Amino acid sequence: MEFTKMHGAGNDYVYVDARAMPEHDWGQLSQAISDRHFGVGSDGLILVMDSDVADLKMRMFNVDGSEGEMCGNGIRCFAKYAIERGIVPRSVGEVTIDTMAGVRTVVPRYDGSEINAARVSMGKPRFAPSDIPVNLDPAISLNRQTIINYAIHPGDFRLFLTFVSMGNPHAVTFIDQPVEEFPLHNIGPLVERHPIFPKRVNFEVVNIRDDGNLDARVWERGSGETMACGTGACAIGVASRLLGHTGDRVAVHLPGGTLTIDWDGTDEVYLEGPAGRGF
Ligand SMILES: N[C@@H](CCC[C@H](N)C(=O)O)C(=O)O
Repeated sequence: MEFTKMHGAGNDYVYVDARAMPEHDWGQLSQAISDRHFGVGSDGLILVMDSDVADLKMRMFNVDGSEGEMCGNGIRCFAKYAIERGIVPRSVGEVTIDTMAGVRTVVPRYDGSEINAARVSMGKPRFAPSDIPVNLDPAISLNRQTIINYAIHPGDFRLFLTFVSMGNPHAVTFIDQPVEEFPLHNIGPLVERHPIFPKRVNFEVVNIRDDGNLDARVWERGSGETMACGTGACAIGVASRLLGHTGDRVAVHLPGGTLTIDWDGTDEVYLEGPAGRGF
C-alpha cells in the first residue's frame, strides 16, 4: 500500500489514495498505521475517495480507529495532496471536499509551485445541545441557543465548558494559568469520556494572551493530545468571540503552530494555516 505522511501545524496524518481500493477495515488500519513505534506513526489516517457531490471525498480515522466527521488540519493537506498529485487540476482556484460534516471548500496558498498553506470555509458553528451532542438537564438547556460556561467536575477539577460543533463535537475551557501547566493528560481523558457526551468530545484548554491571540492545547477525541487541531481552533475562536474575549479574527497558538480563525458572529467560520509534507 502506498502512503504519504503530511501535517498541518504538526497534526500529522497518513494519507492513502483509496479511490481504486476495495472496502477495508479502515479503523483497524488507522490503529495499526498510527502507532508511533510499530507503525508509520501519526494522529490518524486520511483517505482520498471519489465523490458524487464534490471534487473528492475525505474520510478520517483517529488513532483508536474511530471515524471523525471533519478534520481542519487534515483537509488543508488533503487539498495539497490532491493538487500536487494532479488528482484535481492545478488551475483550479479551490478544491471542494465532501466530508461527514458537509462539503468544505479549500483555497490553496502557494510558495512558488508548492502549496504551503490553505484557507478553508469550515461551515457555520452549531450550538444546540442536540447538535454537539451533549446531554444536559433539560431545565438548563431548554430554550438555550448556546451553552456557555457549563460546570463539570472531572477528578478534583472544576471546569467551565462552552460547547461548539464544527461538524464534530468540541468543549472549550478558558483558564488563567499558562496552558503548559494544565494536567491535560489526566483531565483530557475524563472530559473526552464524561457521561454527558454520548459521542465523546474534543477538549480545548485556552489561555487569553490578548484580544487577538490565544494560547491553547487540545485533547482530541480518539487520538489524545495533538500538536494542533483545526476544528478545535475554530471552536476556540468561536467560543472566545461568544464570551467577548476576542473579535472577528483571532490567532490560536498551539504547540505545533498558529492557526488563524475568522468568524463574524453569524456566518461561516474560516480557518487558515500551514499544510506540510512529512519527511
Ligand atoms: N485534528 C483534527 C480533528 C480530528 C477529529 C477529531 N479527533 C474527532 O474525533 O472529532 C482537526 O484538525 O480538526
